[in-house]
Amino acid sequence: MGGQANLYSFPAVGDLAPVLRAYIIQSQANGIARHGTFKVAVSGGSLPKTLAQALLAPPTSETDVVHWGNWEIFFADERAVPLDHADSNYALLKAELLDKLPADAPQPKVHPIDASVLDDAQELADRYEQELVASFASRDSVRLPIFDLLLLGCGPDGHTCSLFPGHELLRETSAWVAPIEDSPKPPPRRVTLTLPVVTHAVRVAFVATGGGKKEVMKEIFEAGNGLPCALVNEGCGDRCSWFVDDAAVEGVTYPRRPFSL
Ligand SMILES: O=C(O)[C@H](O)[C@@H](O)[C@H](O)[C@H](O)COP(=O)(O)O
Repeated sequence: MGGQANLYSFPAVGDLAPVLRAYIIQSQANGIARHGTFKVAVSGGSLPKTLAQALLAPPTSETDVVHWGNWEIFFADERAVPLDHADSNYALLKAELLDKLPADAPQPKVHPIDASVLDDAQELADRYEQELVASFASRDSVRLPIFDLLLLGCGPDGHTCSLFPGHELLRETSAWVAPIEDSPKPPPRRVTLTLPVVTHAVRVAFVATGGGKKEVMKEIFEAGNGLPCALVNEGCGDRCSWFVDDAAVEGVTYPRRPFSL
């Protein structure tokens, strides 16, 4: 590991989306070249909408193509609710993105939680971990899965996935997927990728937009304070990239980079 997290800032989400697309397509090419698939995990929140803006746009060149048929999509965190519930991250991704993919093209393989065990968060997490084991163990070290890309959001308190500031889950060292029963952001019962899995990914991209993020962005980039997003920055170094709008980093002194692939 080396370097520091990259911070890319754009005037508006409309300017951010095409650059995020280029970054994702490059990650896709690397994943497909390495093992024939592109293994990605996504968060909920505002991310699926921004992803749709980036990925449903028409290609601008022959190489600017999203190969959906090669994608395996996991959930970086998920709420313990039915898959058609308003709080479900799966339902959100489906409505914002998956349902809008061209029906006649190859579809991604999507890995939702097992909604038959919603009352038992530990079992829900264990089954989701088995879903990862089935997908990753054959090609990667079985100690930790290696996602090609994680696409994450950042909460106003500095949480990411369902890893919340000060929570004991931040000390998890062996599980790939962990339950949480006391999420400060509702709903309280969820499952989440653990910090070691997050920092083990080939690349991690955060998307954070809007003035509501500027205080926490200052804290993450200037103080750290053990916030989950700061721990990801520290664990990933320059494998971590932030795609933000100018409003989210107003007053943040951490150097912005011009984006280049
Ligand atoms: O299930 C969740 O609660 C989300 O996955 C969560 O981790 C989200 O990514 C952040 O809260 C940022 O949300 P916004 O992008 O909406 O600010």
